[in-house]
Amino acid sequence: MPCDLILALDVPTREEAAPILRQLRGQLRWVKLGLQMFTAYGPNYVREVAGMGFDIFLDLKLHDIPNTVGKAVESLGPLPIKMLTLHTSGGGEMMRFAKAAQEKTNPNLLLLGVTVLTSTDAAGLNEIGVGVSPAEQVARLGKLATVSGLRGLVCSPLEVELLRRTLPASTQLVTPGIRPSGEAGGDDQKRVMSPAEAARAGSSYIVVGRPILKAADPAAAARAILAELNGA
Ligand SMILES: O=C(O)c1cc(=O)[nH]c(=O)n1[C@@H]1O[C@H](COP(=O)(O)O)[C@@H](O)[C@H]1O
Repeated sequence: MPCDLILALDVPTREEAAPILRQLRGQLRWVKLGLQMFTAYGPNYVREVAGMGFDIFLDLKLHDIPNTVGKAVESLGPLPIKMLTLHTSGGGEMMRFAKAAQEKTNPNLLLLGVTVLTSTDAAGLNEIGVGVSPAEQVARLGKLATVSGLRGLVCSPLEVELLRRTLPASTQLVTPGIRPSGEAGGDDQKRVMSPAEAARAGSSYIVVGRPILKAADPAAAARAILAELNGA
């Protein structure tokens, strides 16, 4: 199954983003705009990056009462976005409201349910009162998202094989927590894998930010990961 790269464009300013986007135009398809860029520049920046020819994954990780999330999806629907995140831990009713709003406003938009953040390990789950392993919690939330109408999930690459055994084959599995070494490097990511390992496990997409953005030559780092995925 092919696996594509999504660049997490987590930089403070559009000026910092501009050369990276310019150099990767035509080579990279997917750009993820998250809380950092969206809170700074809003919907107009989404339109601008889409206008450069990139497919946009808008990562706002919505999590609120069902009505509020549904209305937010309705407001976002007209934007030129192809993926949008919400937290599955918001529950089945919240996801159904989001799904109904998405179908009404942007039928081609893929809603992605975030399961357990890749920065969370068993101790982190325990801290918030969840006494099962990350894999068990991901499996539970993945199933809930699927029965609530979602066709895509965000999880760690460590859980992909498990989800592939239990969920419909068409489920899109998007995996951040990618570190070229395959090892947690002391930053906030805890459940990690390398790009090639994540692709071989069955990820539909990998999401990579800092390993590209902090490289001396970000465009070259992105190209190297694309080549690694092609060879996986
Ligand atoms: O929804 C996401 O994209 C996401 C979910 C998750 O569990 N973990 C996670 O890291 N992400 C996002 O993926 C990106 C990972 O960035 P790096 O750790 O710099 O590669 C960030 O933009 C995170 O917001």
